[in-house]
Amino acid sequence: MRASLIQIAVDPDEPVDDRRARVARLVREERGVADLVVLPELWPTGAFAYEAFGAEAEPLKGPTYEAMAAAARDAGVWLHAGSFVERVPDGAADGAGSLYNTSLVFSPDGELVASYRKIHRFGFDKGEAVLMAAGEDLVTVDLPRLTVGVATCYDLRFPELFRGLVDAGAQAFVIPAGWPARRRAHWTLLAQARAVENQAYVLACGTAGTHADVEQAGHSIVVDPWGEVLAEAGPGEETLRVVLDPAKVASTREQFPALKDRVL
Ligand SMILES: O=C(O)CCC(=O)C(=O)O
Repeated sequence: MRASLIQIAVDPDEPVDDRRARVARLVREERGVADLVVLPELWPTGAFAYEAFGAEAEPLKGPTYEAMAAAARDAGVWLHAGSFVERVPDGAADGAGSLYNTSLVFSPDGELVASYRKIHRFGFDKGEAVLMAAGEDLVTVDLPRLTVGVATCYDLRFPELFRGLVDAGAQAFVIPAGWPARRRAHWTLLAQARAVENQAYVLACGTAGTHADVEQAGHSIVVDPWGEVLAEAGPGEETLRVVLDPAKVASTREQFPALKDRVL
């Protein structure tokens, strides 16, 4: 299985519609090159552009959905389209409703096969943690020969989420992120830890550049079930391409059956 992680920068001077069109072009460029394409967290707005969340929020089937469904179909790829700010109306007169950090996964026919609302919201007493509602459901997606569990950015710090995904059958984790450069060491370490402890592939796609005064780590990374780093991006915009061997999950779990020794 060939996977491409598209690490883009969120430049506040680039209009969101232009960025959507640019990202769709980058996805289409993976036609015949990748089976699975992965995008970062909140790439339409920027993960730290809190003041833009309300204005840029979209319904589930809004412009990002439409652009990414078409791009997946044109490219003939499974597309984890990263995440966007989803607005879910609650019927109140002000129309504000709730915001979620929502990921979308499309089939090569452009059909939505999964959506995931980020469970662990980042920011402590500000930002996403106060502006957005928390998702509640674990999500896995059956790709041909590989069951993928999805998580988003800050979720990476919560190993129990990944155990839950393993219990639901996950053999790989796809993690879009907007991880800050300040904590890049955590990103790399945690990506490897989640792969090793769960004997699963980790495909973690971050953002490049700086937005909202937060320098992004970039360094998207793909780790195999043994913990080996298969590929790692630099800090700038880049498409990271790797080949995954789905059989390696079962062989790793058989040869070193630590998952079977779980007590809790
Ligand atoms: O956990 C971190 O250090 C970064 C998390 C984050 O930036 C996010 O979830 O948006």
